[in-house]
Amino acid sequence: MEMKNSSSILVNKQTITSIAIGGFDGMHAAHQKLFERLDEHGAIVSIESGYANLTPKRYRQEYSKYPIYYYVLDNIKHLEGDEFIRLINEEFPNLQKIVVGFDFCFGKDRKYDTQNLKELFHGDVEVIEEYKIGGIAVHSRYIRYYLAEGNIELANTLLGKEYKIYGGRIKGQGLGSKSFVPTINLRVNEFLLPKEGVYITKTILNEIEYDSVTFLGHRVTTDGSYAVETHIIDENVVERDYTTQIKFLKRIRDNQKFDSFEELKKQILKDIESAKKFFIYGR
Ligand SMILES: Cc1cc2nc3c(=O)[nH]c(=O)nc-3n(C[C@H](O)[C@H](O)[C@H](O)COP(=O)(O)O)c2cc1C
Ligand SMILES: Nc1ncnc2c1ncn2[C@@H]1O[C@H](COP(=O)(O)OP(=O)(O)OP(=O)(O)O)[C@@H](O)[C@H]1O
Repeated sequence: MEMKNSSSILVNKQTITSIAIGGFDGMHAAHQKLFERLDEHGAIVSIESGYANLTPKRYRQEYSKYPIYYYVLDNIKHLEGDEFIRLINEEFPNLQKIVVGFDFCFGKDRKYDTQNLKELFHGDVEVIEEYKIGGIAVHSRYIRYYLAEGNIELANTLLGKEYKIYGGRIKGQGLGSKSFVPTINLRVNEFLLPKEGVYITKTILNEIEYDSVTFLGHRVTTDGSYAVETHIIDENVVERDYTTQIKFLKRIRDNQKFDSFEELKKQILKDIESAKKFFIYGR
């Protein structure tokens, strides 16, 4: 079923006949609505502001079959409207169609809008009206807000997929397997992390997806430092790969300070039990 994603490195820009333009951090449900309007020789033009933290640049291609071409905002933001269109036409000499959202702005001081785009581009311009789910407009900034609040389910609904982060494996305190349960400790640099607390997650390691629980936050019961730790449920996994992926499904509880290691351990075992129920009986 799944179509292989084309890499922009392998696709000749001459073959491109339609593009969608925007920032596209998140590659969320509304962005996908734009991509649906591309033809089979479509491409994504991603303008990099440097602030992407839902799908940082090098993780974005995973979420579309269309090749993504990146442009640095700082290099193009001084362009007047006609200069921007000239650049686009030079880059994609056979371009016939541009797809953007209702609020798309471009050029110097963001003073050009979709109306200007229609006037300046000699081809088809399709403007997508604001896409909402359950009355909530889908935008990266709202998804960031819901993640920061710990509202994973709503964030995932707006994303149209499970929020996923990538991290590199690091050494923990060495307490986990002795006093609690074994965990994989991660360093996460480029991704927005949801609110502190305990989450039901899936962990992808060595290309296999495991049921897991993940703790995000300051280890207030032990050394107080910030940690991202994931425990893989009912498996003894030998960690081969350095990179680990975590998909967030549901938030279980807040980060808590416990009076003893025994109490924390008891709670961790309860967390694992609720995660298991979730995986068996569904969401
Ligand atoms: C499911 C789970 C829940 C956790 N909940 C808390 C918590 O509420 N408060 C806390 O201080 N630490 C919590 N921790 C983190 C533990 O303190 C941590 O796993 C322990 O310090 C071992 O760390 P290490 O892997 O670096 O050795 C939790 C860990 C897991 C796996
Ligand atoms: N809810 C939406 N409905 C229709 N089009 C949208 C929607 N959100 C974004 N777009 C369009 O998708 C493209 C990429 O937009 P952009 O990267 O600014 O997304 P965004 O989610 O609105 O981001 P942010 O919340 O950071 O402003 C633009 O052409 C934009 O107009």
